Amino acid sequence: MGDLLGVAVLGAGHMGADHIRRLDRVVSSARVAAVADPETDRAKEAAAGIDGVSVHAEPAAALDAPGVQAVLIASPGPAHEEALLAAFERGLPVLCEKPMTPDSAGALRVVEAEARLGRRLAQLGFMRRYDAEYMRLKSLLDSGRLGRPLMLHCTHRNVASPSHFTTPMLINSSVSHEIDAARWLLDEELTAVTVLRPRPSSNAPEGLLDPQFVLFETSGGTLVDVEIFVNSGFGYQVRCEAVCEGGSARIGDGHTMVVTTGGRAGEEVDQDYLVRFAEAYDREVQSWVDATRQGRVTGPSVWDGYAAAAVAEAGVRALESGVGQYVDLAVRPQAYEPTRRRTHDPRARS
Ligand SMILES: NC(=O)C1=CN([C@@H]2O[C@H](COP(=O)(O)OP(=O)(O)OC[C@H]3O[C@@H](n4cnc5c(N)ncnc54)[C@H](O)[C@@H]3O)[C@@H](O)[C@H]2O)C=CC1
Ligand SMILES: O=C1[C@@H](O)[C@H](O)[C@@H](O)[C@H](O)[C@H]1O
Repeated sequence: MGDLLGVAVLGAGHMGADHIRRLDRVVSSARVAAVADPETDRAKEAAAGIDGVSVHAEPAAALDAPGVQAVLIASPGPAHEEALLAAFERGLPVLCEKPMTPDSAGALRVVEAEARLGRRLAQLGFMRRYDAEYMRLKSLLDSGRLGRPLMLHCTHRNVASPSHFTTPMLINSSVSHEIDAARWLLDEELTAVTVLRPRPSSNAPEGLLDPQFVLFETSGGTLVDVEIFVNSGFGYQVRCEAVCEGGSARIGDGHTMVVTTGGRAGEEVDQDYLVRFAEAYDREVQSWVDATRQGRVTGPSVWDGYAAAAVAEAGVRALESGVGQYVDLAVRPQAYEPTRRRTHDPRARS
């Protein structure tokens, strides 16, 4: 046990329980040392059978538990700021699920707190950066083989939304993945956003504006459109097509086994992100554990978490006002290197 990285997991719900299983059974060189959830029965159930783990109702008690050397935050978004600041106070490395915070002011406080430490401690849980298909698309775009990107067309469909889901969460929880993926794929900031919506689906809970169509403009003049539909009822579908000057590339078509029988051919459609992105989560957590054991922090930063929060906030303003909105981005502290820029002319709005 001594050699394994002792991790406290905060939140033992859908995602937290899956990360606990992953740390316990999939990832090497780590162990679950503590679990915290105000619903202690949930924490006990997720921690059942794990040697040497302690269970707590209070997150702070888990951070201070014996053997804890790092923290994985999988509580709901509104609890992340307090948990991140508590980890920073203790000098504990963190992997924090998205969204970093639901609002940009809270996200900026996190950025400033980490910048004051003078070193990175946190990695953000934007797992698409660890997905094999997204990594292939990123390498292709970076290689320049397709020329300058002009447009990204993205689709993000869930089968059904959880009962606590609100209309702004379509943007600040679900589309936050496309916001991060677009910034990462393009090496550009998202500068403006417009949100349109068709009539709400009758499959959506009463009052939830679902689906939505979100259009981003970038600092480099690329357009990114996202169909977000969290009560599609028919499948978990995440697609991204990059259209460039010299060709296009699309990921997310989900080619699995094709079964032909009775005169029909069919493929299974994933129903859940835990299935579609299983390997990405494994790679993300393994990479965090490996880097942490070497005293390094890699992957998406708190600045990426802040940028996603600021873009999402503009998206919610656009949704509520019906008018396109610019993104207000703070000045990036020196500690966070600018993303690499492509060489074409920037065409940001004046
Ligand atoms: N990367 C991804 O693809 C996904 C990320 N997420 C993110 O993971 C986080 C958790 O989401 P879910 O597991 O779906 O929610 P959930 O509602 O299933 O679980 C959250 C758990 O946290 C507990 N909790 C509440 N306040 C807490 C606190 N202060 N400290 C510790 N635990 C607390 C709740 O009792 C609950 O058991 C969210 O930030 C969500 O956006 C969720 C789904 C997929
Ligand atoms: O992060 C996630 C959820 O929180 C969100 O609610 C879903 O829409 C996303 O598909 C999933 O990846």
